Amino acid sequence: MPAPALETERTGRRSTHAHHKATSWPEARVVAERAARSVPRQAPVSVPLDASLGLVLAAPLTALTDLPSFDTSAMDGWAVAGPGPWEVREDGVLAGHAEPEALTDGEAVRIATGARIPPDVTAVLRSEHGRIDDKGRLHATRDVVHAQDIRPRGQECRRGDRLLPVGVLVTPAVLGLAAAAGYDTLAAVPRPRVEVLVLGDELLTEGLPQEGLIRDALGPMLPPWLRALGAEVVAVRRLGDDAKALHKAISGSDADLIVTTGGTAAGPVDHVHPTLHRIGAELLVDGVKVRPGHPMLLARTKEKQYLVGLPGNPLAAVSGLLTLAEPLLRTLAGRTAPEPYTLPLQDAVHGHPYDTRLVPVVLRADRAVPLHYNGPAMLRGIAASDALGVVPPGGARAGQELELLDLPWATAGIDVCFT
Ligand SMILES: Nc1nc2c(c(=O)[nH]1)N[C@H]1C(S)=C(S)[C@@H](COP(=O)(O)OP(=O)(O)OC[C@H]3O[C@@H](n4cnc5c(N)ncnc54)[C@H](O)[C@@H]3O)O[C@H]1N2
Ligand code: MOO
Repeated sequence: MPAPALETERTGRRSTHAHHKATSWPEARVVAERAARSVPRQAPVSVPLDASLGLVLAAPLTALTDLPSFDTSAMDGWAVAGPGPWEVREDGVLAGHAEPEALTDGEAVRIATGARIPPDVTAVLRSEHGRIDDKGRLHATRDVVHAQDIRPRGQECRRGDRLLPVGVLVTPAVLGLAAAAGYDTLAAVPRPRVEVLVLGDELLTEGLPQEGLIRDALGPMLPPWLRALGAEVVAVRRLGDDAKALHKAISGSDADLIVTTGGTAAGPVDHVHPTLHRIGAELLVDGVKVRPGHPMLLARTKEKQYLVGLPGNPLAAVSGLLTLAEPLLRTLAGRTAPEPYTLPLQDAVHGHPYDTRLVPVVLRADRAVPLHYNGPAMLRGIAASDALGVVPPGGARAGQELELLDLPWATAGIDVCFT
């Protein structure tokens, strides 16, 4: 078939024979990560606590105060001085109130959990371990140990202690710790800015598929998923199958990463390759030995800008997202790679003779159960899954350890990763 080869040279469009250029699946992920590493790290930004969930610390979290910042009662009860029985003062000590007066030996004062310990207190006696006699004196119903139930100032940390290193992901727990340690803002690695270009004249944004038109599944799916991978999605634009519009959108974008959907193959309206050729982009990955999703690509469009071309078939797009966009975005966002892990496979999965397969699985009692409806155009399997199983060329037997790629909702819960 000489004609397609000539066509390739003239228009820059690939023929389907281009598969030999395809990168292996593990190598494609390495190339994407390396591409992101070659970009100088963005300057840290100062982000209010309530906007920093999911970001990565760009500076160590250093305690701005001792914690606790004063000696604190760990229990509701009485602060007591010296040995009992004790005369109980009229007033009490509550959390958040002014500095309490010192006690003298033989005195006790009612105290609440979290309240400041008055000077010269020996211990805190829990309310369930004290009894007031008919003269109003307090007796301990069990032995009182010196300093019991007092949290001393600085027990958790001293001002200046390093609580967390650079590179830690800001989780809800990190937010709580940062607030406790006196922070209003955090120094964080900014999210890489991503623009999504949805290609295809056949796409509807509402209603039922009709007259050869189908619903756009990727426009709703990609922005929250990209955000879970660490990105800020600055725009989602629907461009149809319009080569000029695609050229204008790519050459005018100032995003760190452009993600296109569809148009990666060699059909008559597949404009991604010719457009990249036209702007002189460098193709770092042009096809990956993975099913689904083998036409996915990664290009450097400008000095500090990349483009991930996701194939249009929806599960193929997910495959491209996890193969190319995940390592790229994770690295740009300063996140560390998840620890690789495996689980035994419940049932055998047939493989492609030469390519890796990514197959939706559910995790049940420490086994990976492969799901049906895993065709390239189907989302029914992945929508019910916890992870993608990495099936090596040739397939995997029942009981074989299968590498797994976690899906963000399965690991972190929907609110943590998508808000
Ligand atoms: N001659 C060949 N044809 C194709 C090959 C090949 O090797 N030789 N590869 C096939 C594979 S595999 C895939 S995957 C697709 C990739 O195609 P494109 O990236 O060019 O995507 P489109 O042609 O635009 O669309 C493919 C398919 O997906 C549907 N689609 C597109 N966008 C969306 C969306 N946002 N939401 C839902 N569905 C979408 C589109 O309607 C098509 O059905 O190429 C094969 N062809
Ligand atoms: O690889 Mo395509 O991505 O099979 O549908």
